[in-house]
Amino acid sequence: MSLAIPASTDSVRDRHIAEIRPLVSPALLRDELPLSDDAARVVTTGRDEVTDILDGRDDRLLVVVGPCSVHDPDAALTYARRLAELAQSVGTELRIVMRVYFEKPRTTLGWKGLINDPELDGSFQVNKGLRLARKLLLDILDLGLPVGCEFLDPITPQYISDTVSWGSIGARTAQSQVHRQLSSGLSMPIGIKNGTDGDVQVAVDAVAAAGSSHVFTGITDGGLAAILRTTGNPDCHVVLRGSSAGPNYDAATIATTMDLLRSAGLPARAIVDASHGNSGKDHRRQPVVAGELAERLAGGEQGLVGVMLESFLVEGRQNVVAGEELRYGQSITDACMSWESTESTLRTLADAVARRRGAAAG
Ligand SMILES: O=C[C@H](O)[C@H](O)COP(=O)(O)O
Ligand SMILES: C=C(OP(=O)(O)O)C(=O)O
Repeated sequence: MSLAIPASTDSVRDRHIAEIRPLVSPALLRDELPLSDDAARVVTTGRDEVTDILDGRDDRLLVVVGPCSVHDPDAALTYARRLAELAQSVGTELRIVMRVYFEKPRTTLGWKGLINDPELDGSFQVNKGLRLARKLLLDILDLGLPVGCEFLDPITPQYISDTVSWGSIGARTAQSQVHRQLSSGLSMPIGIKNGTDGDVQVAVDAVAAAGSSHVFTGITDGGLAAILRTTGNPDCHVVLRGSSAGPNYDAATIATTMDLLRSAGLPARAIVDASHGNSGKDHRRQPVVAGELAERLAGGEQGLVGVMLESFLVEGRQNVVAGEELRYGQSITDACMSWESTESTLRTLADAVARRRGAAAG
């Protein structure tokens, strides 16, 4: 029997609402899938370490790496096991955070991620999506690996944000007041992307706005609408992701970004996303971009505190075709680097940090 409540037949309200279904409450989901003390330590240590890197107290490089999106939790966990092992071996130079993205902002239309449509078939089983997402996050934390998520829907964070050490606001929402307000209340550092047209000032403005207190509407643990007042998030930062016009990871753009941040009275630091506009969405370009960044890092370039990579078990991407089996470990959104290429790229970045350290020690 369906619990779905038929939409109002009222001729004034809900004219475009076809269906309203019950949503599990954040408290209920957390009760079913609680964060253990050990997992909470991974989350908070991860947040503290990322903040220390952003503020220059830790000279490692932050690397946010993982699939463009999670569509198969089993494949994501297989990837996480490999990454957790590698993260340990390069842990002196890199703070690796796994990219575990469940929400996809689309340019027009398309699959919007595991939470929205976990069966990938337009059945939109959101409660199931939330459960799968939270369970996967807990499984990854059990490996000792901190995670990073993009926050897109303003209600979703209540269900998963206690598991997240680094958050992102994407290029399509960096200018949105709703997402700036949300960032101001989130408990972890938030990377905010430049606009899809390449506008970096939008991200700088977002970092400034998210650093302040806001009052807005949201939901409580019990799932009731409420008025929230935030304190402002001091750990927001810019992510340079290039644009449809081309890359923006060159030294001149990083220096200009630092000037924009300083003029706004904000800390001068940024992460470079080696994918998206910086790779022209060609996954084979990501190691090249990361290699160039590594050389500049080793040479002591200032301001660059982190790198993002889109990577999965198998390189490239595939389309979802009804009735056909998907290739295990390959992206169904943007093309990703292979595991092998990821491993060598992370070692290159780790080597650059070691060389920078050696040069600084004289
Ligand atoms: O990172 C993923 C995509 O670049 C982003 O969600 C936009 O995708 P689309 O342009 O294919 O909709
Ligand atoms: C959607 C993403 O990126 P952007 O917002 O830069 O397009 C992403 O990182 O998944």
